[in-house]
Amino acid sequence: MNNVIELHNVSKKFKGFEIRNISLEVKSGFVTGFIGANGAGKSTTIKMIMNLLAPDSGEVSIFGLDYAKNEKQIKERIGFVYDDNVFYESLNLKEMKKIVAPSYQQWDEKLFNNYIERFNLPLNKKIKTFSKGMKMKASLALALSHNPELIIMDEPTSGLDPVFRRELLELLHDLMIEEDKTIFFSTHITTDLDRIADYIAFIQNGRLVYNNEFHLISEEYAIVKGALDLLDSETEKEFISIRKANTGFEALTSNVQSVKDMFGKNIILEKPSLEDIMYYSQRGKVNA
Ligand SMILES: Nc1ncnc2c1ncn2[C@@H]1O[C@H](COP(=O)(O)OP(=O)(O)OP(=O)(O)O)[C@@H](O)[C@H]1O
Repeated sequence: MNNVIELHNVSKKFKGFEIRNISLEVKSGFVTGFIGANGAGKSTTIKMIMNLLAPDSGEVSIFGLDYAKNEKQIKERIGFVYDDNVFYESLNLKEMKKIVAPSYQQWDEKLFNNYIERFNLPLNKKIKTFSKGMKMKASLALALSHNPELIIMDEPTSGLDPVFRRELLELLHDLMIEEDKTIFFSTHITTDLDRIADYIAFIQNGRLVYNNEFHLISEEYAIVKGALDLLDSETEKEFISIRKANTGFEALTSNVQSVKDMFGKNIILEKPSLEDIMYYSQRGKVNA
């Protein structure tokens, strides 16, 4: 299976924050959701993938190519959507398109017009009058109209209402079905991922803690519930973090088999949601 994005031992240090030695592979033809708490390093990683920020060390390769020699060729094949405002707000969409289109050999005017129609966007109204949802649709129309193989989005659903979020996820789903695309997008709305993600990459405090198939998460992690008297300094080592209440404890583990062997029928095991995994991992970090 080909990887479209490969990061190898990538590090980047800011004052008070560090991306530490991330190695990440994004599989061709699938949707990978990139999750992590606020400030975990998602945007920083995406900027390095887009060559908007240079790593201090490590290698970034896209389609097996490096940016030093192939920047134009790589960017031609990527559609990039991000949350920050990318428009000249005093222009309308028609004028904005005239700026963007010539950058791409593969620009497809018909496809652009299809998106404009599908999203019901006005071509002659100034972009500064657009709502947040309209701006996101406009970004998508501009990013997808050169037929990119790889679509990278930094928090495309943030701040969007549930109806448009669903619409956006459906569009991405359609793109995956109709064409052979790869999508990599960051979000902290984990329920978005239930709909379309095949793989999950999870970053915490600048480290990649998980990058694997979505459905395998429930085999690798479990929520454990049991009585407080099962816990002591030894057994607690099995857990990423533990929530204790008078009625018992609830905890996340990534040592599922060992917990089963240790506690047998004295505990209840449940499948964690992505939100559970993020919550307990973040809590573990805070308590550590
Ligand atoms: N150019 C920069 N200079 C200094 N620090 C930075 C810079 N860019 C990002 N950071 C810091 O790096 C950390 C990670 O930020 P980043 O934007 O990558 O997180 P994120 O996971 O995308 O968060 P969010 O979900 O809130 O958007 C933060 O502490 C941020 O303040």
